[in-house]
Amino acid sequence: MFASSGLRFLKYKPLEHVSFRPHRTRNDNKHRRHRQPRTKIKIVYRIPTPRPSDRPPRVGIIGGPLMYGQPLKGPDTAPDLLRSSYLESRLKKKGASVYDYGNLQFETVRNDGEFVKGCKHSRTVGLANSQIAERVEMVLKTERKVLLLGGDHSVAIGSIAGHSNFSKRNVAVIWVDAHPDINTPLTSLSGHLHGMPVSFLSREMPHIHPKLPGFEWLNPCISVKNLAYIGLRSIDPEEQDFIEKLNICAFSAKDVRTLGVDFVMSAIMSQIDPWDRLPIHLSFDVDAMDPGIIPATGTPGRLSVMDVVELNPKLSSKAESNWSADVIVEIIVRAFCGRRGYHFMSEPKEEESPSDLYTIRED
Ligand SMILES: NC(=[NH2+])NCCC[C@H](N)C(=O)O
Repeated sequence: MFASSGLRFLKYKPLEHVSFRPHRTRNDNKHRRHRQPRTKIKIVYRIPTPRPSDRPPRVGIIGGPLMYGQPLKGPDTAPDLLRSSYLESRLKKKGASVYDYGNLQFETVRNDGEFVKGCKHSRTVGLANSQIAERVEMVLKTERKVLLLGGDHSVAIGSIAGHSNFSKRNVAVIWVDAHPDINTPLTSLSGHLHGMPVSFLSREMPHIHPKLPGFEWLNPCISVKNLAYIGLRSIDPEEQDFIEKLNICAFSAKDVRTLGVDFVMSAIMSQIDPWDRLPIHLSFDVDAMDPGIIPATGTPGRLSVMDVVELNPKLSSKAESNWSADVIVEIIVRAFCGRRGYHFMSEPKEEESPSDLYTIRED
């Protein structure tokens, strides 16, 4: 039995002994002139593409000084305060290529202060967010990551909408905030839109959501399956219901302190993006800030948009707000250039334009 199968095997020559040269006869030379010219084989050397985490990030900064999603004056001055804390040069020092697109100019719609279907300033906030969505999408098209400087947290509506318009697939959202911001216009007690962005954006919620004037352009574009909260401290009762019914992944500030940010981040990522495939949107409300909760240190390299919102320099002394801005800039730098993302390579050249340097997509 062995002998017969061995014989059968021997009929086939091992591949390295097979010659691929066509069998020639002497007569072949006679027809030489009519033979096809030999095709030249080009040798292409494959340059290894660096892994996302090895490339210097290209970051586009957008200022979104919107304050009508909440009742106080001040968040509109935050983008410039953050810039004055050497945001750009600190990112560049870590090797990032940075281009600042400046602040968006928002229009204040007249007679928009009254409650309309449970919301205040819905036309102004809706219009501003449509501008933000367009700008975020435009910057992502230039193959840059986006850093959106708010503004109050309602800017996340435009930012996430622009991000998912660009990526044309699900986006994983990490919402770092003391509040879940999942009220609908019907459940919100304050009527302020900065407490509602998640319900505007989630595909699971439109049936409990009235269409608001100013938001006609918006389609729900994320799934709560790809959403996680970190740092929750203050949740309205109806919001608690939504989180439980929709089974949203949520870690409180206390959880992060006891479990550690690394554990929390890996639990979140395996829940909201188990195949490590989705682009990541980090929406960072500074009211979650606590030395124990620096999510930026655990953000994977696929981070493609980060919002930084709700910094209000008018609520504290100049020294205090400068200190806060300094800490926030550090968090931003770690998020884009931190240990899970890109590591220091070399200082980029001074010249910076939207189409410069690298053309490789980073996700
Ligand atoms: N991003 C924030 N700071 N949100 C605060 C929201 C507070 C409250 N839950 C509300 O809906 O009005």
